Amino acid sequence: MSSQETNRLDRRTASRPAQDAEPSALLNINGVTLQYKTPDHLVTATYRVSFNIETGDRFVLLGPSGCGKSTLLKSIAGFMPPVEGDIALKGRKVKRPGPDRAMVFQEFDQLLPWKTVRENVAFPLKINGIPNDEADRRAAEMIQKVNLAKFLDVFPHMLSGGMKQRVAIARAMAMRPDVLLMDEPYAALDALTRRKMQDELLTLWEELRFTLVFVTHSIEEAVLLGTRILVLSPHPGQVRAEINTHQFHSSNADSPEFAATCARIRGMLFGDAATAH
Ligand SMILES: Nc1ncnc2c1ncn2[C@@H]1O[C@H](COP(=O)(O)OP(=O)(O)OP(=O)(O)O)[C@@H](O)[C@H]1O
Repeated sequence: MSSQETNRLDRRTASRPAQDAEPSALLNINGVTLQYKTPDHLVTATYRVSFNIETGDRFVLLGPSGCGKSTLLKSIAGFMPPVEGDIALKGRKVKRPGPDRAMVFQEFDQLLPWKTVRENVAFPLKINGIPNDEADRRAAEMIQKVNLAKFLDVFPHMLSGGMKQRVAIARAMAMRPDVLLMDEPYAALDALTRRKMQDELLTLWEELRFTLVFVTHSIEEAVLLGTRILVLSPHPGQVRAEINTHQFHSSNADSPEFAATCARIRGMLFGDAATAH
């Protein structure tokens, strides 16, 4: 198969309404319009956006600043109801936040400063009714998976930004959610740490095969991490295309397919016809 074929833009998938989804789709986002009402304005963040996410996808929402990526993620998390359309997880309409959808943010201060690493990870398990022993065991197991076993009893202020992010990921994954939602989690990290964290996330995914929805405005990050990439148009966000990178090893940043896919997306977002084909 040619690289063009393997990297093809699957526009049919992008425009396919969610109703036509395989019944197995884990998440259905169906004609979702999201708006903010301020005293002076009505801001439309996304307009009639539809897509489906299958179990095990590493699904990336990519688009320019202000196209509604974070708002879409908030809505999947259950913090913001659509004004039009709906979102369903395992066939059930999303109405509020729940432990089946864990979220990791960019901010480093998402950990509780007065709790140790282990306590931070175990805390949500305990408040969701998991017995203390089991919660502590699960927390330690997940902390090990993000390579922080030596830091179990350390407080967050003693950790680097990247380490705090790993704790936040361990905390989210310890809940065994149906989907992990990540909103530009590495945007504030230096380039080397960011790359390391991206590799760690891929390693963790290889091991656990969880479903990931990842927001970024970095094309390279999207191609590196995503098996499917939804490209959104500028404000208000609408689906421009979906790119399926299943068929090549997108995590190999040195491959010609990687460069070609980045160029293709750049062409779509910035209208450069020379790189769009
Ligand atoms: N709380 C809010 N009140 C009013 N408007 C908002 C609010 N939050 C976001 N918006 C607006 O909604 C639109 C979408 O914002 P959103 O943060 O979802 O975009 P984004 O694609 O995630 O951008 P970025 O990449 O810069 O984070 C923008 O026009 C933004 O100004």
